[in-house]
Amino acid sequence: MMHALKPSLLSISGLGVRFGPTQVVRGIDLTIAPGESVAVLGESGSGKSVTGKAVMGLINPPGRVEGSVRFEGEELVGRSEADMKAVRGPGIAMVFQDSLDALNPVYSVGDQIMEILTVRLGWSRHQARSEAIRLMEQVGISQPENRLKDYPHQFSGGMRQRICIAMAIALKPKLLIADEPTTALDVTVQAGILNLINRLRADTGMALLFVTHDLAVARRVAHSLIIMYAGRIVERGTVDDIFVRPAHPYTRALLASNPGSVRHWSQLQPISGSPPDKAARFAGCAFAPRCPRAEARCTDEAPELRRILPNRESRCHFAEEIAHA
Ligand SMILES: Nc1ncnc2c1ncn2[C@@H]1O[C@H](COP(=O)(O)OP(=O)(O)OP(=O)(O)O)[C@@H](O)[C@H]1O
Repeated sequence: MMHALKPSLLSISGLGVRFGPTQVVRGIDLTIAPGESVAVLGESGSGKSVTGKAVMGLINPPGRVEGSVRFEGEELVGRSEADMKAVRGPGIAMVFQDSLDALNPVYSVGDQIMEILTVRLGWSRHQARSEAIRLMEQVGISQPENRLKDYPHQFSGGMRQRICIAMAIALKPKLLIADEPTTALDVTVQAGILNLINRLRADTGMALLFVTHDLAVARRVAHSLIIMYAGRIVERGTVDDIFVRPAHPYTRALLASNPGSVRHWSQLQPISGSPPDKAARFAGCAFAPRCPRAEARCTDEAPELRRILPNRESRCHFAEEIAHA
């Protein structure tokens, strides 16, 4: 509600993604204001990456995107690849989990950064070289002028991720989508990358959509959180709302199962069961089959429902109540 007064940079409504008959993401509504940082949180397979890719126009056939993604007021869904290429870079940029996949092993990192500037902005190699050095410095690579000619394999994982971030911000995007950018890194390196992303966001004013399965990471980078389960948003709120007053049973279960949010390991409570099969269809909340609240409702409040409605998920509409509150 707080953000309704600010003009939104990104406005997603009714976003759905399907691969053939399988709907993997549905009904996503989300706005991001300039400079705002939103984390999308959820277990593996909940649809976080697919959502980020849909925003970037990276869902390829046979995948299909439904709904609306507006960036600076312009509709992106249904735009041609040529149009999307123009948006990617100066508009929206993306950093992925695996920097080894994102970098070309046969070109030096300097050439890869410089190419963005020469091809996209028409700069001379000389201009591009000094900007590449500045970018490498900005992302914390020491003595960058000596490292321009080095190849990706000559850098550590954390340093490669810094180079990917330098490439992503080279065209000064207004929105950075970071998809698990620290998951492949060890904890101390991870902290350095998160600090870097926070600092860049503060310095440049770019907005951030940060995809992660890690609550502690989300807490470090985000103003607000979106919790996804089985392709849908089940809860959203500020970092305090979610950590202090989680409302949805799935969010509570996620917090109780996270080592960073309990005092002692003995308090950890794994979420029993596993996420639903992606081909499953739900009338109500997809978490109901694993949900203690749905169980309580069913056994205590309305035992007769068990007989009438054999599919437990169709009995709990708590997710919709919260998502639309
Ligand atoms: N190209 C594709 N074709 C078919 N199904 C796909 C494709 N890409 C993703 N999916 C499916 O979409 C669902 C959501 O995937 P997604 O990668 O968004 O999950 P995630 O929440 O980001 O999880 P993870 O953290 O493991 O990446 C998964 O069930 C996945 O198998």
